[in-house]
Amino acid sequence: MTLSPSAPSPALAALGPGVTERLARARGDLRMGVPVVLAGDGEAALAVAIEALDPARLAGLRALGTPELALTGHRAETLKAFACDGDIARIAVPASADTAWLRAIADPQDDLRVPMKGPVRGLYGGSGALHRAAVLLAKSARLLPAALLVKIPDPLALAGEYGLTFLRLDETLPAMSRLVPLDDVVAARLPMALAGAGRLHIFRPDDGGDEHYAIEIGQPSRDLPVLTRLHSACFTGDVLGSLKCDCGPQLHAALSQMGEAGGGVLLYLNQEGRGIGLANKMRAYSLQDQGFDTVEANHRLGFEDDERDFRIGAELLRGLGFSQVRLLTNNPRKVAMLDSCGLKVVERVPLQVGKTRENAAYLATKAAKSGHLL
Ligand SMILES: Nc1nc2c(ncn2[C@@H]2O[C@H](COP(=O)(O)OP(=O)(O)OP(=O)(O)O)[C@@H](O)[C@H]2O)c(=O)[nH]1
Ligand SMILES: [Zn+2]
Repeated sequence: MTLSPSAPSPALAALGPGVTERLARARGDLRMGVPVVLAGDGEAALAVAIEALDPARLAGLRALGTPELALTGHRAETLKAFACDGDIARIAVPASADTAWLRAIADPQDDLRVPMKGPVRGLYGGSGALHRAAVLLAKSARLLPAALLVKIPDPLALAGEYGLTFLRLDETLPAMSRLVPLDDVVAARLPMALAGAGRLHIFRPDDGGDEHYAIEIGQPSRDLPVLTRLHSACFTGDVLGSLKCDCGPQLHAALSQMGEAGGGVLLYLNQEGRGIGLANKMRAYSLQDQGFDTVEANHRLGFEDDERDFRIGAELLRGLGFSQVRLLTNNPRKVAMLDSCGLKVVERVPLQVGKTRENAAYLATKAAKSGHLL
């Protein structure tokens, strides 16, 4: 056995994780509270997600340097803190701050009960690139969009010594914004009460992320526009029959219409909570119980109104051989996104079902603030 370092052959180099795989590891690390190493813009830092940070790791980070808190501009606005980097705020962390202090800044649950948080002092100067990347990573791990960073002088050594995932921004940011390739893993026949005969396809992204599903109803022609629905996962509406939204009735109506039309494609995209994940959606629901609407709740948590990536829908349709659709939706963004991805939307078919007393305000907010058509 030799332990002396030598340049690896290209074949052996392929054994190690590429940037996509390290990104997947980083998401797992952040969810468990393990720091990741970020390097770019001439500096480097350890970054950890606030939501998963424990006191021992906070002490470890403090032993390395002065931690800085990274939040989104939306969350900073709620805290009346200035986001000097526009979409990102860098916040000074007092020496006395513990994990509960950090959590209270990141999580709006107690904003109304404890309105005067802080003191929240913004940091200026230098680059916010590492902070922005850390928040982006926390979001993509479906955590609260807040991270703690400590600058470090020798990132490679630290990553090696403690077995931490190392990410360079110049490879990480393009990897995060590119559309992840999706493999058509398997398809099988599925008879459905509402839609009749169909096939369920499972698509798996190559970044370790959530699988998405396509339900092909009947045998739609690839040469004609196909009746299509891009449905985003809603555990509460689709499975539990929640009355707070219209998702369940929309799902069922779409399946029925496709069955009646003799064909269609329903894409079931695992973008729960408009892309923020079920835990964050429940945080948003808790804020809605405090009186905020669906858009305000997302912003107070630090998210955009809608964090979904509809390019996935276009990619799945193309993968199934479709190029023209009749799209069942009330959301003009879905139409625009499919169009911009080269899929021709020949018709928008309205899908107005499931209005209840409980979801009237939610639907009105989507129409007033998110451009949904009534
Ligand atoms: N963040 C958040 N997500 C919600 C809330 N209510 C429902 N959702 C999610 O919103 C998404 C609704 O998806 P869709 O019905 O496909 O999309 P849409 O934008 O309403 O457009 P159309 O139904 O096609 O008109 C699902 O992912 C739900 O989980 C909420 O109050 N907050
Ligand atoms: Zn819903």
